[in-house]
Amino acid sequence: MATPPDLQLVNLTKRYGTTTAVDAINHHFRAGVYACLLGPSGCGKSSTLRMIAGHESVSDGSVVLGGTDVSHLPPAKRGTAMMFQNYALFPHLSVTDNVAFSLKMKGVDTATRRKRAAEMLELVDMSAQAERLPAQLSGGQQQRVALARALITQPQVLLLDEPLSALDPFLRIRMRSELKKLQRELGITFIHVTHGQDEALALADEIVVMNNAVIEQSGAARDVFNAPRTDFVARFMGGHNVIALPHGGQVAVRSDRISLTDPSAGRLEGRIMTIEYQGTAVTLNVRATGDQDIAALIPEEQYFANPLTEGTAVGLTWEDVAMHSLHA
Ligand SMILES: Nc1ncnc2c1ncn2[C@@H]1O[C@H](COP(=O)(O)OP(=O)(O)OP(=O)(O)O)[C@@H](O)[C@H]1O
Repeated sequence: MATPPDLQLVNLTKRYGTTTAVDAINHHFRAGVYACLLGPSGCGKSSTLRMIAGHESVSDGSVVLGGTDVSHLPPAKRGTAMMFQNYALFPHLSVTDNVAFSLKMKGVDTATRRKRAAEMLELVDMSAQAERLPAQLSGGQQQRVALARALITQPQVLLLDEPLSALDPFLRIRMRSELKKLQRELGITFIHVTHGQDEALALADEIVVMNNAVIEQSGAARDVFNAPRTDFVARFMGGHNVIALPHGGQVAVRSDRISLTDPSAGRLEGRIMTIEYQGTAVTLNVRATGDQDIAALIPEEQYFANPLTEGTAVGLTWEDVAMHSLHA
């Protein structure tokens, strides 16, 4: 098999009138990576994905796949395929005909189309529903059909725009592990847009965090979570406190890395405002020096060995290695 290609975004820019939705971003996606584009609503994730797919024109810069600039090629000629948020299935076509649709457009004969569609349906475990209409399928089944339909073109890069957002929470977790398994089996690049941090952490080899039309940070999921570089990334990834130190500077410290001590023995002093039981842990929300709210996540057993009450004065401390300096 030929080596799968890397995908590069070079100064990629999208403007809609006076709005700059994507501002000269640069990124190199290694072939075969499962990447999540993560960020809040309106940060430019979908515009980026649509430019890679060719469903949106590029205002400036380029999309380079395997060394070839594909920025101006039509979607079907790029080696990419897109799976849309609402799946966009044709309601009057059977599952098989939906999956085979792009081959029909390419003029592939009926027998070959049906054979390839059957292979794809087997891949996503939907052979038994091949002759149904989309309306006769559950949300999870429609999603599998949409996947099969995107994969039948044998893309080198599969682009997924919020692929799990239409599913209920239980199914979302099941389908996300299936997506990951499928990506491993196929060995192609998946670029998955989401605004869910949990989803990105669970799926991604690489997380690309976007904010205000630019890439704020990218890297392995664990690195982005454990060492956020900016205040925005620390807050957006969750599980962190952004702390202004008494002698200056701003750091991120994970809530589960903060421990309580005597008021005068901590790095900061504070008072417990609220105590929330969360099953495996207890969150103590502390109002600390400088009027900052800091959350400490204490394992359940440890907390109940020495329970505290709201209003108690405490010290907050953490190890040096748990502290990451933040850039503005
Ligand atoms: N067709 C369009 N015309 C004008 N402005 C647009 C268009 N599409 C997107 N925008 C604007 O560009 C910016 C980025 O939008 P985009 O859809 O890429 O963000 P997103 O991060 O995918 O958001 P969401 O998570 O809400 O889908 C937003 O300010 C949006 O209003």
